[in-house]
Amino acid sequence: MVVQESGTPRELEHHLRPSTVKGIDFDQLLEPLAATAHGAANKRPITGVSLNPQIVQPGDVFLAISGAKRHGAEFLDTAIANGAVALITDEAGLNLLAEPASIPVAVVSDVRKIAARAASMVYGTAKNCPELLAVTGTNGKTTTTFMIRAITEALGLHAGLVGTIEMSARGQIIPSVLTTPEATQLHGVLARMNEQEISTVAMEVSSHSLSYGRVDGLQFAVSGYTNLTQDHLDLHGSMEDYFQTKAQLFTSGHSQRAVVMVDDSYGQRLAQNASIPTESLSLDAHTNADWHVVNIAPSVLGHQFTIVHRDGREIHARTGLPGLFNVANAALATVMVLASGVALEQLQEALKQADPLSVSVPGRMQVIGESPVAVVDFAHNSDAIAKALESMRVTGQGRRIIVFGATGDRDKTKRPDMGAVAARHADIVIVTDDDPHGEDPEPIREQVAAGAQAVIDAERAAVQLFNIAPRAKAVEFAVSLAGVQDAILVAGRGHEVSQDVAGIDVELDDRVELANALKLHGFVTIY
Ligand SMILES: CC(=O)N[C@H]1[C@@H](OP(=O)(O)OP(=O)(O)OC[C@H]2O[C@@H](n3ccc(=O)[nH]c3=O)[C@H](O)[C@@H]2O)O[C@H](CO)[C@@H](O)[C@@H]1O[C@H](C)C(=O)N[C@@H](C)C(=O)N[C@H](CCC(=O)O)C(=O)O
Ligand SMILES: Nc1ncnc2c1ncn2[C@@H]1O[C@H](COP(=O)(O)OP(=O)(O)OP(=O)(O)O)[C@@H](O)[C@H]1O
Repeated sequence: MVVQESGTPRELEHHLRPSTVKGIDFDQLLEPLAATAHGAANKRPITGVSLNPQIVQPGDVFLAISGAKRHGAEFLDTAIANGAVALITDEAGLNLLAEPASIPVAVVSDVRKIAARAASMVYGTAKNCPELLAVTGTNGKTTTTFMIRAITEALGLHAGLVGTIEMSARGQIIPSVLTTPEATQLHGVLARMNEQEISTVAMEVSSHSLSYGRVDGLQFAVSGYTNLTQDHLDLHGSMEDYFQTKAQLFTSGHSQRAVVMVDDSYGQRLAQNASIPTESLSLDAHTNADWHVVNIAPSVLGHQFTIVHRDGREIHARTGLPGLFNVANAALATVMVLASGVALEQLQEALKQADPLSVSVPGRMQVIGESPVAVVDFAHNSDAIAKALESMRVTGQGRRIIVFGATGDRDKTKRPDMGAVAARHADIVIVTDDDPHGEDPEPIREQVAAGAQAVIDAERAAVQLFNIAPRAKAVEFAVSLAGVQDAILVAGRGHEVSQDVAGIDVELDDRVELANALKLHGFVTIY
């Protein structure tokens, strides 16, 4: 039975903790964390760790960080009201306390740096943790982790998942806030999964998580790399920094082994400079790699293919998910499971019997209608938009129609590129809003549209370009233009069910909007 939990973030946090924690005296944490106690020594037992005051549970030590916008210590009252029994902060946090805190306080130089260690000590994850398989890269993390989970279950084992869409184990699904949770939450959920006798956890590791130390203190049995294309330059500043951040995962401090897709230059660098045992994987026969994906042939919406090692070993597989990029994801998931020590014959049998690589992933190339083909996808950077559009099969005189926008308050440099790529690969481009966050949405649309217009002026005059908001209206407009031979791609929001407009969550689900628009215009929807 599958249970999708809902509730406030604090109620959900309750489901992300082990059911029993022995507890550790606050004093015992101090020396290993190089923390200085302020006030009397205290033996109060700590049973949890949180750096978000809103989700603190009774018995937690609250880690008040110095954030980019606020200091956690400003919210100490909330943490105490929620049951925090001790505080660890930095000098700045200590100075923010208006009066001596009513709970024991300790000070460290950098709270984020000790978060993983503190959580690991409280939850015991250094010793008691399921096997972890990590996936990183710009695109494909969610899909690949869903596939790893499905393979693990097809092998008859219990699998856990931590990623953008959900954290789940044993049929219990908790919706995610971040792709990779903060270390405090991560160690809690891994301890819970260990208690539930989960054998393998497939986990997405974002570059943010590596930058913020969210995966510190974890050892991944196998880490996989999908690809690296432009995104998140607001955090990294340059592609080189983005790459170096990802590359940290592929060192002995984090991982025992690696499987690296070498179909881009960053993957090749990663494999060449690897300091841990690494297997390379490619879809390109001309690329030097340990594993090649060969005999790729269309099969229903997806493909069947063979993964061949240079030593002659072969794995026959298929995925029902559309797009060649999903062959790459499927091959990576398969080789990662093999690298974790599963016997090839056993893996081959599981692939044959259960078809795990066809697992449906919410909002990833999710088919909402077949005639016209109408798909909701999470593509929100240039490479993903190009690949998603390429994978949309149109019949006869069919046209490709795309509806998409760019997020506010994030990497602004990618906006015109996203517009340009859309104009190169689609016949009708409808620019709309994504999550504006704190930004005015109109200039964002204009920056995306300007990129599309430049391509139309220079290369593809026949492309029609529209700028329409709000998003639901743009989706409806796309369907109003479509005929049965056309293909509509609504890109960028995937599984998400609300839009962040100036800090307010506005209900919006692309799948619902697209299905409603198809019905309105007399088409059939399968959603
Ligand atoms: C850029 C980034 O990652 N920021 C993270 C960072 O925020 P920050 O340093 O600005 O912290 P802050 O907002 O100043 O808050 C500081 C402290 O005050 C607390 N606070 C703050 C405000 C308030 O009203 N109440 C409150 O209690 C916060 O809980 C925190 O403890 O620390 C916060 C506390 O954990 C995170 O919530 C926040 O993630 C934000 C929400 C976020 O959107 N992160 C995204 C970009 C992210 O990490 N994404 C990657 C995936 C990217 C991808 O591949 O697409 C991910 O792994 O999810
Ligand atoms: N291997 C791939 N190469 C390029 N694009 C891909 C690949 N896999 C998926 N995509 C595209 O990227 C989108 C996001 O896919 P997915 O959610 O699996 O990636 P992700 O890395 O988890 O993304 P995010 O970090 O933004 O959550 C998909 O909807 C699809 O359009």
